[in-house]
Amino acid sequence: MSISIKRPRVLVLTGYGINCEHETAHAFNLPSVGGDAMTLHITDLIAKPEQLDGFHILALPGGFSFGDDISAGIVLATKLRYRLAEPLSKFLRDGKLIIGICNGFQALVRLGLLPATSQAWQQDATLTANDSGKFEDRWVYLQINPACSSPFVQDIDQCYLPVRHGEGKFVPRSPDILQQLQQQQLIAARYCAPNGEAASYPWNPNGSVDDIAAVCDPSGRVFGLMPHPEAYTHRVQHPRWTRESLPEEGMGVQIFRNAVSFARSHVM
Ligand SMILES: NC(=O)CC[C@H](N)C(=O)O
Repeated sequence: MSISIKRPRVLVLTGYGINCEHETAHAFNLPSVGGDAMTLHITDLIAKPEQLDGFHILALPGGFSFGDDISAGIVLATKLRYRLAEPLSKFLRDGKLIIGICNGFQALVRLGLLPATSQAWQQDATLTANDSGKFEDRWVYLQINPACSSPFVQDIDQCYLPVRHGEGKFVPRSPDILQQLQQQQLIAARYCAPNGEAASYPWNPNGSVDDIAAVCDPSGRVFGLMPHPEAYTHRVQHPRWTRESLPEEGMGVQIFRNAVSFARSHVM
């Protein structure tokens, strides 16, 4: 007897300098994750926005959309705001999930879909130039906030993932917004030292306020992070895989599995 397993459909957006779409789709399509992901060019989505209805999860991958012109993620966010706001609002009203990774996170923050403390589509924070004044391309330690209820970060404690960005410093618009993020447990993950404790540069690679590496919106279903979980799905991607004995599965996989499991039980 064959058992039918529902595979939530994942739209991985691509186009104009986004460059992590294949790794992101691969992560969702891993048998241990169970998604059914495909890439779609943003122009094709704008031409037929109703396509979004056929998906349960939307992923905005990392990269250099529009060459980071003006500032990273701004042009992509502007395109999404003026061409796809309605379909995206419906997607969220339908209880579906959105993940933004690095450049995708920058776009979601500029769109105001993250952290959306006051209201969606109103920008509450920014991701700006790293304090170091340079592109940071290395691995970082993350401490997941156990009080954060976002489905994306369930069953994860600490994480070791790569970052590669020039504009990753998360700054809330005001002290009040920061307080709301803290009180509502919308900070999903913080950069930390290897022992899990709060630490400054280089453990916090960009100078993010309160070491913020990942946030979610009040529903928990919109999630963004600067590190790249899709870049650590298998042990051979770990920088010391030849010297350390590591599990086969990389530490980024759980984030994708969480999203797929949530979509399977809540959205489909
Ligand atoms: N890896 C990425 O997605 C890069 C993000 C963006 N281009 C930056 O440099 O800040």
